[in-house]
Amino acid sequence: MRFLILTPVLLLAMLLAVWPEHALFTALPFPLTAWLALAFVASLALLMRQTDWLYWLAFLAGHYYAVQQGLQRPISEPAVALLYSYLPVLSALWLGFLVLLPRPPLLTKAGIALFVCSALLPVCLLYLPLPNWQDGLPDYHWLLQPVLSASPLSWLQATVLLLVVAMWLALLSYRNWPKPMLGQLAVLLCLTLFYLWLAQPELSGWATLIASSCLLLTLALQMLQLAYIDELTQLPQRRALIGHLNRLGKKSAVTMLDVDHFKKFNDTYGHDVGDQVLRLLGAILAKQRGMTAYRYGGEEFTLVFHHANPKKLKEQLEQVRQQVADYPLVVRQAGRPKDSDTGKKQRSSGQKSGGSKTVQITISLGCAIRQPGEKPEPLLKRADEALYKAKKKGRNCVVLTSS
Ligand SMILES: Nc1nc2c(ncn2[C@@H]2O[C@H](COP(=O)(O)OP(=O)(O)OP(=O)(O)O)[C@@H](O)[C@H]2O)c(=O)[nH]1
Repeated sequence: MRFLILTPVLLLAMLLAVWPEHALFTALPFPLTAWLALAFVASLALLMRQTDWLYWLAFLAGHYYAVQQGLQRPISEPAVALLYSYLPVLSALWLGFLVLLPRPPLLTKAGIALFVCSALLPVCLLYLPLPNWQDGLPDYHWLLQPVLSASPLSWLQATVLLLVVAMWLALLSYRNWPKPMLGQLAVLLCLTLFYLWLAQPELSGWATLIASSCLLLTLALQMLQLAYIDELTQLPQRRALIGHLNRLGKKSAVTMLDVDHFKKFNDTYGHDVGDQVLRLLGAILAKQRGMTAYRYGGEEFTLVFHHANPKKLKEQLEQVRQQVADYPLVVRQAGRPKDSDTGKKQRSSGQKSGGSKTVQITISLGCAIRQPGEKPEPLLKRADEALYKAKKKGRNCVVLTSS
């Protein structure tokens, strides 16, 4: 789902590669469309309190202005060629800087300074004495030569862009492909496409429009996540479950699942360790095939099945129960040194710290097979009653009911 964010850039890249003379490229009234897109996404980001995106939007706006003012003439003109040499490098470096450094909240002095810098940095290039700098760099002149004769992209630009994209991809995979970073990568990719196909009509407008659309998609996915995904377990939560139950087919079943003696567990090991257990249980449930797992609330989870075969249901649920019961949970015990110095001293003197201990948890499961025409509420209620029976039976078991 998260890779949806990159779809607009990929579509633009494909169109540029396969059909660069497509009428679409000249169909929109630029620059108005690009400015409207930037203003629209900025208003939404403000409305949704996702002000972090305004740094990227400010940079996109500054960049678009610089391109409109400085890159609309033939690249054979020295001033245009110089701007073309420095603007992509500056863009890649600034976007890399924005990703890597902790960004202050917008409405602080540092935040406002960062916002203004993001917007004005590309614009400043229009007024800097670039030809003087060029004269000062004779030894590195080859860096400004094109990599390919067909594209004006220079060695310097290609190296910086490649380094920043490589850093981005490494960071993305290290951090498990978070959505915001995919949106930020989309901005860089859009600008890269623009520099690669510089001669394409209206491409600066399209690149800005597509980059704004990618940020809009990221915002939408973030909002969807806030509304539907439980932060602790990363499973969809009750609101998503209700939506799913309203679309249930004739043959389906719902299971309520609850951690046994969880209050005692919390009291013994602490609420934080209890949270870790719920996170882990969420990960185990998310991996199960043939069912969709939800966090219902507290230590209760719901599993939804799209079949009504009692034998198969029992087998699947027993498997889940067994998997959880067999899972060794490593718990840090109280008495563990709080700082590493004390820990080192304890280890060197052979003293035993609190260390960790392996414990097991169990779950009880109550499953109800859907009756013809049964509404979600009574179905959930029956699953809850089955869960209650499982608890009464002694816990760590499955109770299945079809009526
Ligand atoms: N750590 C943690 N605990 C939670 C969370 N949500 C609910 N709980 C705890 O889960 C416990 C549920 O306790 P009970 O409903 O009495 O059930 P139980 O102790 O699991 O006993 P049985 O269900 O009868 O086996 C309470 O102590 C809640 O505080 C959570 O998000 N994190």
